[in-house]
Amino acid sequence: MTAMTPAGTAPDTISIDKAVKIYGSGPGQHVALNGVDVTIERGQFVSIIGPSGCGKSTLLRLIAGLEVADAGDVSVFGVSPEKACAAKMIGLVPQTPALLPWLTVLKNVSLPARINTGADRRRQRIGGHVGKNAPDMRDLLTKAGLGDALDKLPAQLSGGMQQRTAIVRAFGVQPDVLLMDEPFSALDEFTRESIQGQLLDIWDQMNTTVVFVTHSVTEAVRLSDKVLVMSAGPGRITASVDITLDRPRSEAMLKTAEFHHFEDVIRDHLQSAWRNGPLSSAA
Ligand SMILES: Nc1ncnc2c1ncn2[C@@H]1O[C@H](COP(=O)(O)OP(=O)(O)OP(=O)(O)O)[C@@H](O)[C@H]1O
Repeated sequence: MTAMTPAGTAPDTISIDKAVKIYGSGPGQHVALNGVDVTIERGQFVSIIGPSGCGKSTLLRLIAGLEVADAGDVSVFGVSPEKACAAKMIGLVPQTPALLPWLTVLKNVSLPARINTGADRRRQRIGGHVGKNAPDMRDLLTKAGLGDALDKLPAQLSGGMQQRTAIVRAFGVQPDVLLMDEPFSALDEFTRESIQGQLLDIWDQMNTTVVFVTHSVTEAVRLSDKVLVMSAGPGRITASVDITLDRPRSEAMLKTAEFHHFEDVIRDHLQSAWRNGPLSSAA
């Protein structure tokens, strides 16, 4: 059932309330998340950063409905992750692009919308979903710097171009929330910076809520409205930092004192997260 606010409308947030996730059982059990509270407003770009193994992907998987919390509640715009997933409200961009090798770039990005024709109808039945006209995939590909590659096959593209194609494909089905798990980790720094700009252009146009996992402080600051810092042992949120830098955020902004200030704030939180985590005593 769709949870309703007192005003009778579906909540316009992704909310995680006191979530606990435990892997395994008995002596070998591992508490991956303990008491995690998160609220993400519709349309926000939120990044999650933290030491390896602190539970970033687990948190993403809870929102995606790929894992079920052992305690606490997870709600995606008023419905359970399972229901949101069935209604195609959730999109996922993995670390590797997974394009269909026999289809051109344009056909790869157009395919999901063609095979999910019922998705929008299902989403309309869930209160709060904002239906929009289907985006022009050629336009989105051009925004992603792929205007000259529409008819190329994935094997003819660089790794960065393949990942941009995967991002356009994910935005193209207009999910209510797009979950991105370190999508740029395999790319060199300059490619990464240019793709960040293109991702922001598309996000700006599509207004999709994005939850983005990264190990890069610079990337988190540049992209996000809010950065959640996690600590391990057990995984928990130790800081939430609002990034109040103006948008659009160009590459030139990365060199400004204001930008460095936010990087320093996140780094300080990460250092405390590391000091308070399980690995600190082993160091
Ligand atoms: N299916 C699973 N079974 C058992 N343990 C798991 C499983 N998935 C994750 N874990 C453990 O839960 C903890 C959190 O894992 P998770 O992948 O969420 O961390 P992460 O912060 O995303 O790590 P990284 O930054 O290295 O990708 C880790 O200790 C991991 O070993």
